Amino acid sequence: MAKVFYGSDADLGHLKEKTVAVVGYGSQGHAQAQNLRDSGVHVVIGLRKGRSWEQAEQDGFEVLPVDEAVKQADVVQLLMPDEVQAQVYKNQVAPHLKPGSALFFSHGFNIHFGQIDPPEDVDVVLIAPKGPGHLVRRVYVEGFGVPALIAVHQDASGKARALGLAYAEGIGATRAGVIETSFKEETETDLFGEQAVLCGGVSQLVKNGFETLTEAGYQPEIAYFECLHELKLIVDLMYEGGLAGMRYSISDTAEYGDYVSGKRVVGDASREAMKEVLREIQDGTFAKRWIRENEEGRPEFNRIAEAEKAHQIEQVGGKLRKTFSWLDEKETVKP
Ligand SMILES: NC(=O)C1=CN([C@@H]2O[C@H](COP(=O)(O)OP(=O)(O)OC[C@H]3O[C@@H](n4cnc5c(N)ncnc54)[C@H](OP(=O)(O)O)[C@@H]3O)[C@@H](O)[C@H]2O)C=CC1
Ligand SMILES: CC[C@](O)(C(C)=O)C(=O)O
Ligand SMILES: [Mg+2]
Ligand SMILES: [Mg+2]
Repeated sequence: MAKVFYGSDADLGHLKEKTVAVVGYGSQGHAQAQNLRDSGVHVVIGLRKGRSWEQAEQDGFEVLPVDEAVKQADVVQLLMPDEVQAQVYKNQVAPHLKPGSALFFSHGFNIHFGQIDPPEDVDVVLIAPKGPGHLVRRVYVEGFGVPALIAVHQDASGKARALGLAYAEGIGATRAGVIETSFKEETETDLFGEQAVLCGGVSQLVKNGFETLTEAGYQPEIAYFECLHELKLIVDLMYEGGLAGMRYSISDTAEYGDYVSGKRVVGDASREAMKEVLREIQDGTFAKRWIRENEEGRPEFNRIAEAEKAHQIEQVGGKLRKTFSWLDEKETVKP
C-alpha cells in the first residue's frame, strides 16, 4: 500500500527563514514559485536574461542570474527543461551550492539517468507534481492542489523528507496527497504516462478519431467537437468520479458502446506497444535517444512539431476556439 502524506504530515516551519531558489520560470517554475510565495515562503528566481526573466520580475519576484540565486539559497529547485539541467547544473549550480543546503527536482530524469551527480553534503529531494504547471497554479488558487510524488535520493541533513513535505505543503500538493516513491519509479512512470497515455496516447487517439470521421466525409468542425473538445468534458467526469462517475453521466447506449468497442480500438496490439515503450524507458533507450536528439539540435523534434501544428485539427480548432467568448475572460494557457 502506498504511503500518502497530507497536510497534517507536513510542517511548513521547515522552510521558515529559509530562501528557496526556483531556477526556471516556465510551466512548473512560475506555478511553484507563486504557490510557495502565497504560502509564506521566501522565494527568489534564478534565470538567464530573456522572456521568463521579464515575466518573473513583472510578477513581483526578485530575479537573479542562476549562480547568484543558488548562492543565496537553502533550497534550490531545478525547474529548467530536463535536457538543459545537466549543463546549467555543472556550470552555474554545483560550484555555488551551500553545504547543508538542498537540491530539489520535479522530475527524476537527470538523477536517475546519471546526468547530475550532486555532492554528498546536500539533501537531494524530488517533489514531482502529477499535473501541468499551469494547473498546479490554477488549482492552488481555487483552494485545492495537484497531487505530487516525494522521493529522497540523499538525506545529508537527516531532515530531507520533512523538508520535502514542507515544500509539497507550500505548493499545495498535500491538499491532494503526496505519495512516497523513488527517483527511479517517478522517472519511469512519468515518462510512461506522458508517452503512452496522457500526451502521446491521447493525442494520437484524438487525431485517429478526427481523421476517421473527416475521411468518411463528416464535417471537420463536428469531428473536432466530438473527438477533442468533448474529451475534456468526459475526462472531467473521470477526474471527479473515476470511470464509474463518467459512465453514470453518459447514456446507456454510450456505456454499451464503450464496453464493446473500446477494446477493439485500443486492444492487445496497443498493450503490446505500451510494454515496448515501457521497456525502452526502463533500459535507458529513450533517455539516450532524447539526449542525442538535443545534442544534434533536435531535427526529429522540430520536424514532427511543425507537421503537428499544420494538422487540420489544429486549423479547425483554432477557428472554433476564436468564437469561445468565455476564453477571453479566463486565464488560459497559450502556446
Ligand atoms: N511542464 C510540467 O507541467 C511538468 C514539468 N515537470 C518537470 O519540471 C521541470 C521544468 O519543466 P517545465 O516547467 O516544463 O519547463 P519550461 O520549459 O516550461 O520552463 C523552462 C524555464 O527554464 C528556463 N531556462 C531554460 N534554459 C535555461 C538556462 N540555460 N538558464 C536558465 N534558465 C533557463 C526558461 O527560461 P527562458 O524563458 O529564458 O527560456 C524557462 O523559464 C522539468 O524537470 C520537467 O520534467 C514535472 C512535472 C510536470
Ligand atoms: C504529462 C506530462 C508531464 O509529465 C506532466 C505535465 O506531468 C510533463 O513532463 O510535462
Ligand atoms: Mg508528469
Ligand atoms: Mg513528465
